[in-house]
Amino acid sequence: MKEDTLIEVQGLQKVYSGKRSLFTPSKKVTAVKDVSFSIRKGETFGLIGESGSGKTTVGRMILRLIEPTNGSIIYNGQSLRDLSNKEMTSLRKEIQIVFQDSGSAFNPRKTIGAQIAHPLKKFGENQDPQFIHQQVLKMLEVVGLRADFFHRYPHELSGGQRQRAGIARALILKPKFLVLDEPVAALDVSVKAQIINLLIDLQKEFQLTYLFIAHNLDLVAYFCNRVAVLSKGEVIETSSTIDLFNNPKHEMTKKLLSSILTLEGDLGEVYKKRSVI
Ligand SMILES: Nc1ncnc2c1ncn2[C@@H]1O[C@H](COP(=O)(O)OP(=O)(O)OP(=O)(O)O)[C@@H](O)[C@H]1O
Repeated sequence: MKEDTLIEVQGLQKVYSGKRSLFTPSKKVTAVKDVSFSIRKGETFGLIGESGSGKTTVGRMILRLIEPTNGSIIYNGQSLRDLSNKEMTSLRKEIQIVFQDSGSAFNPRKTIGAQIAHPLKKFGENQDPQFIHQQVLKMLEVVGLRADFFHRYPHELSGGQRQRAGIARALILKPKFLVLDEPVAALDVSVKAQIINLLIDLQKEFQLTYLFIAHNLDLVAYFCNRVAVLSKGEVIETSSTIDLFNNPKHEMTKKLLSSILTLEGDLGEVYKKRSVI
């Protein structure tokens, strides 16, 4: 493993077995066949592919929310699959996730403040209530939400505000690595740009490394340093963003690239600022 690598995934595979619901017959699904990539410290690595290509499964295996069937995940020199539950719990502070829909990831009956505080209460060393309260207020400010959002409930927030709160919750334990699972897919175009710009600022401020999962390339050009394209559970192309845009090798990549031509409004402005294409 190179010194500047934070995470290396090798030969990752996931076969789901059994029923997903009462009404579907039991059958094995190979969601991830063979996925390998490595992510350098401080970069944003894009994992792109059509719906059902296995992106979310890969992201969740890295967090060990889903157990891989095969393969290895090396984080900072440690094999995550060989860690005990206790060791994994302490590492979990360093690896966090932001979901596509923070709305459903929040408990509708608890305030935003209480939910941002939750990881600190569960994993934090300092359990002083005053300290935790201060940390939450600081985090709200960092993500651009006023202090009075502490007492609000999830349904009182807009989609963009909820996503900011989801980012605050993911950052409260001061992680090093964030899995961003389609974090802006459900947002309006102008709000997408705001959240992506926030993530870029936070990456600089907190020296974060990102795995950015998306089903198309519309933000990759602006946001990612390197990209892996996933199709049917396999990586079909990995390259720097510049090479991917200038010299796509795979038909699927070309197809995904054509989607960015439809960009308009604020996101179009975001692209004009970009220097690589
Ligand atoms: N718990 C499960 N049991 C059985 N099959 C599953 C399960 N979760 C996902 N799958 C299947 O595995 C494949 C990959 O799913 P996954 O959600 O990882 O893809 P994805 O690329 O993230 O898709 P999307 O962009 O739609 O979220 C799909 O065929 C999906 O139906």
